[in-house]
Amino acid sequence: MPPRKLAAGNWKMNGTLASLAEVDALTRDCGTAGVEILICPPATLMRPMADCIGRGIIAVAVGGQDCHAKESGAHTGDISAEQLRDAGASYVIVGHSERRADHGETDEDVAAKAVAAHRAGIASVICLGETEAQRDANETLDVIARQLAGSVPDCATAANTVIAYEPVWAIGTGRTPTNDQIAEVHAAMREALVARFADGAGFRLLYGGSVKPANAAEIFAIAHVDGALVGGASLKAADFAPIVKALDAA
Ligand SMILES: O=C(CO)COP(=O)(O)O
Repeated sequence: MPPRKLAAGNWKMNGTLASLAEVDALTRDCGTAGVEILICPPATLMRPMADCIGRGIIAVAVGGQDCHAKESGAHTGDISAEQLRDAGASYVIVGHSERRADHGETDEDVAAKAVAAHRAGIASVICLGETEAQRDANETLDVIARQLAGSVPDCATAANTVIAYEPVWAIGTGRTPTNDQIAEVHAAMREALVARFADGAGFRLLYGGSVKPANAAEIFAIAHVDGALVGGASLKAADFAPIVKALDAA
């Protein structure tokens, strides 16, 4: 089993070969034990990043940002989980709200992608989160319960699945839920996982949405927060390294 704590960076559609210097700087700055670091670059950077990390002094996992449910075939522009693994990935993010919104992905689609990841032997990071309208309507816990039931496949285990709670309204906005709101959702996710899976207590639960060096420590102090899925602040080592260190200290 990898360390329980996981600091994951989602680079989204950002980064070129020159950005690998940030990964190099991160590995030099974060010689910490006890925290697993994952970076999910755009597909174009996966193999060069995996090679660059292989020469580094600490282990950093590389992940994809999405995969197709099928292993191969006539699906122009898509990438299979097997291809991600071949390019050096050991994780893949599925069900990110940007993909749910931009590509109309349903819970059923997300579950199929998670199954594909597990078929390929890589772990899935399954994203859940309410919109601002749903939070305002007091529907957050219902939405999370529904997404968790629908997006997490029956073959999920603590070893092959990470769950990320990312409120849509907190992504890239600089706004975050209160600590109590994060605690409430993470406790509900844990309860649902324990009720459904024999090893539900072991699934790692990440918080994502405007995590920065300034708020990382207080978020990591919340019960059932095992790490973060970081967007903007994962692009620069100067921002991501303090978040990794805050998680290590938590
Ligand atoms: O969407 C996110 C990570 O997947 C969060 O993005 P930000 O950290 O930029 O808010």
